[in-house]
Amino acid sequence: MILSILTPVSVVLWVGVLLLAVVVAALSSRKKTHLSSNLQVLPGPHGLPVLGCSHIIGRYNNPWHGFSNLRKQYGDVFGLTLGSRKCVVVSSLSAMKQVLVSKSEDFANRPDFLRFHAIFRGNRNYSIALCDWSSKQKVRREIVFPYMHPKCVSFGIDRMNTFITRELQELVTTLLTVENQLIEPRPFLLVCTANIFYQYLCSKRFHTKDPTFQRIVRIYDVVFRELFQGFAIDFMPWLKVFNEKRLKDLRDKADEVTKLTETIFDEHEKTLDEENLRDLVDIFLKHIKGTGNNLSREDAEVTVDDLCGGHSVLGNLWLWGLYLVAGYPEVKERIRTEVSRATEDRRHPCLQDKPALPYTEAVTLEILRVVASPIIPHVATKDTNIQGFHVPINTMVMFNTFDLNMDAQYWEEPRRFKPERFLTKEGRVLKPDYFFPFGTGKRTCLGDSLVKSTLLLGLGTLLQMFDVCTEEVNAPDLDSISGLVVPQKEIKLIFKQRLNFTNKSEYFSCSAL
Ligand code: HEM
Repeated sequence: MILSILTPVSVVLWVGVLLLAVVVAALSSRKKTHLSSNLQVLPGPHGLPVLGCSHIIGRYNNPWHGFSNLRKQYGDVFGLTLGSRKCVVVSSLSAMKQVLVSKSEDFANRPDFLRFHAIFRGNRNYSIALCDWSSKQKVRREIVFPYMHPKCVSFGIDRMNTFITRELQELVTTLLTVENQLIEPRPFLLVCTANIFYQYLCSKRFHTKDPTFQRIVRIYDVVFRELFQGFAIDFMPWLKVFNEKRLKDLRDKADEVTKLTETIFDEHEKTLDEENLRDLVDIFLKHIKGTGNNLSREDAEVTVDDLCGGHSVLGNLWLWGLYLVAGYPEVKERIRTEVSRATEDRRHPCLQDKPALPYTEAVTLEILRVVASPIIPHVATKDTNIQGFHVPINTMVMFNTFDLNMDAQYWEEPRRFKPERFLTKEGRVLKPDYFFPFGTGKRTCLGDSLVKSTLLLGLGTLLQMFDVCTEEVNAPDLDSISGLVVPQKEIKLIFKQRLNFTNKSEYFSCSAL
């Protein structure tokens, strides 16, 4: 993909760029001789002028396979250039922990990709996930973190439970209309997660057939796919001239989402009661009105956009999960038995049932292990080092969690889908320290709680209600899934109803608790 964008351009331009690259390479190799004597130069492959090592990684369908192969040759911490960008790939647990935790200040920034600016109103620093570290980001995280991590018994957990339950009911109703057919469930799952997020963050629910809402969900899906792929323009920003249309298209799509969020903020502002805050939008509005803060309404709006967009990541993960579980009849059976025991099959599972669903929770962790969503790259804020290797300012750090999650040193039979690995002998859920699917340190994920809750209830409810099947004869090939947040080909599943509920509203309430 990276190479495919390099279509022939004028010879003059190429020669100019090559000369420039040679000069830059010469200057940077001179710099190496000035390294402090106790720091080592990063090992790694030599890059070509202009392309860097893009031609090496571009050979792999899944770039993480490329990084894993280079690791065999160059070790747990190696450097390479992709286009004009200096990068480091860290693959060992200790190197990752150093970057994310003990040296988190030195690596607190995010990559400065043109596409990110296009998505976030021309300035990626409006985004909570892709901005550089700043005092504003600290404040923003301090506001969002507690909201996204409600305590066990709290108003926040009740709202989460209510919204997830309501949307699962809607989803089950929809899936019943297409039962026994081979379908692509992704759009249904995305609509379901989008409505959960809009309700939890903005108290806004859309009719699932509302065309504006469906369009917004599709836009988020396109933007999300963009975010999670590497493109030549990220590493060779001078390609901007050939990508104006793509960037404009991204900006236009993002503008549509922005307009919706602006309307939601306007509606909230008119009815704001500072003594009774309804949701995150209200919390932000109250904060903005206060004195001495450095957040603007635009910051707040983009933050909410960004968090709402998380529904797309979750929808795709859930889809991977259903696909994986469909391939393992014994896993489906164990989830069903557990949910049945917790609910007597008179109602769907609720968040209050979590202690009674350790196996289902272990399945969610195993899905996260196998899918191995990459940690968003970090960027060095100053000249620093990783395990004694010199890392210059602005170097992008990529985390090979793909290798970590499949390392036989940590995982028994790593290439088997084995949820019980997360259970103790007593049947309790145990997440080991070397497993951090939501990152660790100062820029950890803010959506983890909503993700874990939706995935637990989403799997429990759908498997209680349906036998979820694939047409594929063999169990899923885990290597073809790992590191790919978005499935490369559309996943198809069959939902066969197995539980007949006599009273639907009783089934979907937790009143029987
Ligand atoms: C579906 C599964 C998800 C996984 C596996 C996941 C994982 C991650 C990871 C690994 C990071 C990077 C941590 C780091 O850089 O150190 C991250 C960051 C982040 N995630 Fe998630 N995430 C998921 C869903 C979500 C959702 C649904 C939301 C929104 C509600 C969300 C919001 C964020 C934000 C805002 C950040 C950046 C935080 C910062 O830079 O300060 N994530 N996530």
